[in-house]
Amino acid sequence: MLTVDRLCAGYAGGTVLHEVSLRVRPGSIQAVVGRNGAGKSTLVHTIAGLVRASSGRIEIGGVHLAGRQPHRIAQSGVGLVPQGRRVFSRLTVAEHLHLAAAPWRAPTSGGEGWTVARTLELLPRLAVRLRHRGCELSGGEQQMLAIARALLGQPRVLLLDEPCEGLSPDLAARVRELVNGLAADGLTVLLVEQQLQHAIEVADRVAVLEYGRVVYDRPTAEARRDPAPLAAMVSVAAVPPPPANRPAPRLWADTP
Ligand SMILES: Nc1ncnc2c1ncn2[C@@H]1O[C@H](COP(=O)(O)OP(=O)(O)OP(=O)(O)O)[C@@H](O)[C@H]1O
Repeated sequence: MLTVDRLCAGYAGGTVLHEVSLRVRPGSIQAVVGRNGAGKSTLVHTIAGLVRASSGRIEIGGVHLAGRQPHRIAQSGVGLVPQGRRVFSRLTVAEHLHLAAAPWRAPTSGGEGWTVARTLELLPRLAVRLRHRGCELSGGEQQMLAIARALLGQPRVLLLDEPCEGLSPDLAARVRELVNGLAADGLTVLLVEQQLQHAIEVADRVAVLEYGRVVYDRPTAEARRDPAPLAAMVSVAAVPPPPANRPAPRLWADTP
């Protein structure tokens, strides 16, 4: 179980996340949607320890993570597939996988754990690209590599930040299918998704962030029955003004 409880975080320019609370059951997919700048990546980065929480709790399996160093959070079983993939352009696929498959990382889920061989079985396209460098891969292949790299960290909780961004519809569907399969195997998934329709297709619950606040968090079945209120919340046609007490964030403020 991933529990985020009244989490506040932000940058030097001001608070971005305001008392965000979410509970993601093991083996389920929680989608987080919202307009640009709503705080979705900040939420993912705060859970992963890349942005410091100013208050609130983050727990997996009852272990409190907020305030720990990012590598400690990763060792506790949190895997991150960052927005834009962030693969190394000069390293080959094989080098990425062997770096990520550090032998001291025992499986945190109690199962057999992820090995390079097992990730290549799941993502066979990577097996034929092992000698290719990051910059030679297609967007879809880079995404598969980013997912493989996260799995080799033996996560219990997988954070995916817009994994389908920039992919063809076919590849995006393949990524969603993959994420679904991982959750069916017991992984807890928090999925930031730009497209509401995709979130509704794949997730068990959907939450909407608006100016760093959770303004909706319901089972996806409800959203499927009546998507109109949810669609209105993420539509760019009707952007509400920011709350008066929210300072405008300064771009390029230093992250802790
Ligand atoms: N490093 C940073 N320093 C200062 N402000 C930042 C930083 N990163 C993000 N912000 C600000 O925090 C707010 C939330 O940004 P965030 O990237 O979390 O939103 P998002 O919902 O992921 O947006 P998008 O859908 O465009 O990726 C925005 O106002 C953004 O300008």
